[in-house]
Formats: sequence, C-alpha cells, structure tokens
Amino acid sequence: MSLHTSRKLKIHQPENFQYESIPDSHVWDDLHDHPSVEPIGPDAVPVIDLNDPKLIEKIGKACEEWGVFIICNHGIEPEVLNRLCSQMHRLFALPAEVKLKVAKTEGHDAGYGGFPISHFCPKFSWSEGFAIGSSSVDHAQKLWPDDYSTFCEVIEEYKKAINSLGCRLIHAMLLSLGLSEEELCQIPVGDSSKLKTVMHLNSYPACTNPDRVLGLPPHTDSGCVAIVYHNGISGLQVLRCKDDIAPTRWVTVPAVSNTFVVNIGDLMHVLSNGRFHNVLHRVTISKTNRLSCAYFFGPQADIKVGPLSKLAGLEQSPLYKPVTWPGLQKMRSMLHDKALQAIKIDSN
Ligand SMILES: O=C(O)CCC(=O)C(=O)O
Ligand SMILES: [Fe+2]
Repeated sequence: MSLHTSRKLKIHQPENFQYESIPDSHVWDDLHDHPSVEPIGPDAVPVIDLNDPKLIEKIGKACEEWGVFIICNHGIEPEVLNRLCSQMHRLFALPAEVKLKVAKTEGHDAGYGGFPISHFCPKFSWSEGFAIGSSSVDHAQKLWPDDYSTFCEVIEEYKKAINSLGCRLIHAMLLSLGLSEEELCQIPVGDSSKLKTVMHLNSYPACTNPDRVLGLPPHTDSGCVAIVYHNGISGLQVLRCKDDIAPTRWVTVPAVSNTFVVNIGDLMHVLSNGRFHNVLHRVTISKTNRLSCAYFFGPQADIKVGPLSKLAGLEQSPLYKPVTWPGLQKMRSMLHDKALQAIKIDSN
C-alpha cells in the first residue's frame, strides 16, 4: 500500500482511505465522551424558511439558542448545487499524487490539506480538504492541465449564489440584534464590499468501522458565519451543553436535501457581545461517502471586529477586545479553543 504522509498537514492518503483495518493513528478513543442524540423534540435543530414573515425574529432566536440552523427556500437552483457536487467528486477522486501537487504550503491557506488546527489533535481525521481563496485557477490548472475551466466556472457560479445568500443572512442577523437598516451599512460586517470569504471543500470517505474515526474534530468556526452545503448524508453534530432537558450531548444535524446549514462563528459571537452562540461542532463518519462545502464569511483582513457599541453600551460593558480575522486565527493556532478567552475583557 502506498502511503503519502505529511505530518505537518496531518493528511494520510493511503489509497484513499482503503484500509483493511483502521490504523491506530486514526482511532479516536474519546468519541463517546458525550452521547450522540437525534434532533427531535427539544433537540430539534431549528429549520428556518427564508420566506417566513418572522424571519428576523426566528434567525435571532436560533443564533442565540443554538448557533446553528438549517435554511430552506433559499432560492439557489438545485442545478448549481449538483454541479458543485460533481466537481467535488471529480476533485477528490483524483489520485493522491495529483492532489498533493496543490498541497497547502507554509503561510498559505489555500490548497489541499488537513484541517487548519489539526496540530492540536491527537489523531488524524478521516477526511480530506481543499481550501479555495480568491481564485481557484492556479490550483485547477495543476490538477487538470487540459480542462481546468469547468471547475473554475462551477466554483465561481456557486460563489456568486452563496455570497448573496450570506449577505442576506448576515443582514437578518444584524437586524435581529437591534440595528437599523442605516446602522448596519455603517459597520464593516454589514457592508458586503468589506467581507472576505473562504471556501472549504471537504470529503469524508466511507468507513467500515465509522464509530472509531472522526471526520473533523470538535471546533468552532473562526469567522462570522459559515454556510454549509452537503450531499445529503448526515455527519455534522453540534454540542448542546447540560440543561434542564438532558446532560451534555452531541446533536446530529439532520441532512435535509436542498437545504444549507448555517453556523455562527467566533467573530459573530464577539460582534454580538456574546449574545450569539459560536457553536462547537464536529463531523462523524458513516458507511457512505460524504461531501460538504463550508463557505466562511468574515471581515477583510485589516478590519477589527469588536462588540457592537449599540449592544455594549451603558447597560452592558463590552466583553471582548476588537480583533481582526487573521489575528484571531493566529491566536487559535497557538491557543486553540482558549483564543477567545485571550481577548476577553477582564471585568475586574
Ligand atoms: O462538513 C461539515 O458538515 C462541516 C464542515 C466544517 O465544520 C468546517 O469545514 O469547518
Ligand atoms: Fe466548522
């Protein structure tokens, strides 16, 4: 078996995860630290119809209580999603040595590789990733020298659709925090021309023993909002902390086809002065291949995000110091899940 290993990027590419038995390097011992539960009753993940007349109110409630929700009636044509899905298949089906031609390099976020903060993890994830920044052309040319344009066109088509959906959602979130239409255009996150986006394509290969491996380790997203598209296979789970209903548990996000999952990230938690929940999530593996595309929205690199002055006014003091997106990412790469604590304003 040929084994391509890059310790730094934490990728193993042995014949595309075709192991006879799972190597110890991929076995996670603490997967069942909390029970996994189905999304029913009080654990039903909110589903929000974008045509709902009470949209703003419902989005605000879901961001506060869950930090994750599913959206339907989003207006993106199924053909756009099918085209994206077939390009993801095409990409991850390439031989390992071809994919490694576009492996992420030191200091660059774009390219083929493991999960960004995987160096904190004791084990390898059962997944492969490909991150796309402002353009996919250079990498696509290396992957498919004779036909790279289809991939780039499909990515651009998807970006256009998802960018406008993301801006709509961010506006609704800001309105739910009490900003007026005029006020929201004046803050960087409310102004679409000041947003930066990053696209992560993820492949979670099927596994004969899925209960022992993990697709992505528990994490929060660093930006403001992530919109996740998947190929209809479940796997994403969110942590619900102990409450009146049950002890701490991993709730499986239902994979409803033709919907997106929206996650609240760290910077939205900061901006909302702690009101919106930056949801801790992970991805489990099943006996079916899963593909997902996580599209992250955050402020442009030089813009600092701090608690909105309208929220952190006289009644409530600001909980966090302002931080840029790259600044927070750097702190996460050193402090992992303690990064937000490092920018917390000491109330004493
Ligand atoms: O695959 C998914 O459902 C989620 C992916 C994710 O959490 C991420 O890329 O940060
Ligand atoms: Fe994530």
